[in-house]
Amino acid sequence: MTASRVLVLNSGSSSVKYQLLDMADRSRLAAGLVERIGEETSRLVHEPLAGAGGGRREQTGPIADHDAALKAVAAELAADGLGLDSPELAAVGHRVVHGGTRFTRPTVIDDEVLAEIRALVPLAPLHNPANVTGIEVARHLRADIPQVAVFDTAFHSTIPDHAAQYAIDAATAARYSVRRYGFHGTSHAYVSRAAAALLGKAPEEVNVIVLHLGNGASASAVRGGVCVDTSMGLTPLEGLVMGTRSGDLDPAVIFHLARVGGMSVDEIDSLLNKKSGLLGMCGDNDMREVLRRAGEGDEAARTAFATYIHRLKKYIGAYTAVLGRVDAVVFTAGVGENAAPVREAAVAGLEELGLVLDREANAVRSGEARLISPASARVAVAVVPTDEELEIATQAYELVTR
Ligand SMILES: Nc1ncnc2c1ncn2[C@@H]1O[C@H](COP(=O)(O)OP(=O)(O)O)[C@@H](O)[C@H]1O
Ligand SMILES: CC(=O)OP(=O)(O)O
Ligand SMILES: [Mg+2]
Repeated sequence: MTASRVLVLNSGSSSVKYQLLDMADRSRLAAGLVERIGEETSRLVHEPLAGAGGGRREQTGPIADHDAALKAVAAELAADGLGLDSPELAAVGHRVVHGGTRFTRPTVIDDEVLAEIRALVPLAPLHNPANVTGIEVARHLRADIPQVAVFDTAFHSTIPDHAAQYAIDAATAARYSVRRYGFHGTSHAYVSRAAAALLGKAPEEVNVIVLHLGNGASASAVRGGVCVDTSMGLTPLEGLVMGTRSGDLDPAVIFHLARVGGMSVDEIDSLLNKKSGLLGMCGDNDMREVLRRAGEGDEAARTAFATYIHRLKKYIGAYTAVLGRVDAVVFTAGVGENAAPVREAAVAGLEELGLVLDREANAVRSGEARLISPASARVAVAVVPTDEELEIATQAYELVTR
């Protein structure tokens, strides 16, 4: 028997998503999620699939931190006979958000690599600590199989210097590794490839703008399968309006809040990362709530929605200019895949750029990759469900079986 299973851990700032896949046939054996880690109302949902184990289970109650969350996940898997001790497990694939300039490929994690991932914590303070904990727990449970890191930044390593560089003093930038890294790269890579397939083309033949709209949100410009620009920067704070993050702003806002508002750097960091975006503007970070309230005429929700859409449009326009020719604009992740009103508003009025929506197609709810523009449109508009876990498993399995 050759081991062909890969467990994927996608640890976010307050959640852990996981999947167990069998790479022999790319089937899913289990999937689950722990959310609201650190709160009183943490929730774990575990679902064994393909007939394995004992059915969907859900538990609520405080889960203090990522260490506890990952141990709970391991216990759920074990209860279905899918535990980390299984001889069929070939590798554990870890989403690691920041790989700095060094990690541009999937990498087997040893002590030295783990130390490097830890050293990158200041560049991704909400994400890399959770990734490190995931690696530590999985290594502790299974020291004998490869733990593979797949980096959010990797797909963006091809961005040319003129797009990656900030226009600041070069020596300072070099000394402190200040440049655009970009994130959600695993999703941008998977979705841009899937979009090409949807158009019946090879990735090399198409130019695509990918809009990854989840809690965190980012846009990317992909030319012939190669990423040439993205909206997130040194950290996942720059770019689009997000659930709780501001995205782009004048950096002088920070000096102003420090000098005039008397706020500390940590307070401003927390304000911009955790209390801004949709949440900051209208009190809700979940797009479903924002849409519901806006539909009832709630002014703060309407303005927050309009601000979110305005920023999206600016990036569609900017990346059209960057690419010169665009074959498809692709929506993905929680908001992009599910919120038809967001897609409709984002492309409204962009006919001059070749963007037209088929409103009926846009209204269809589906888990499949699909076109939402008329066949005659110059630029295809598409919805492509992302699958970061499958992409991480694929890359990790390829590395360990090569
Ligand atoms: N039907 C829907 N309409 C609008 N937004 C939705 C819908 N379903 C999910 N979402 C949004 O998707 C977001 C989560 O997206 P997801 O890609 O899972 O994010 P993340 O991976 O960053 O946690 C939620 O904040 C929610 O606002
Ligand atoms: C990098 C990033 O923003 O990730 P997420 O959307 O999972 O928070
Ligand atoms: Mg995500």
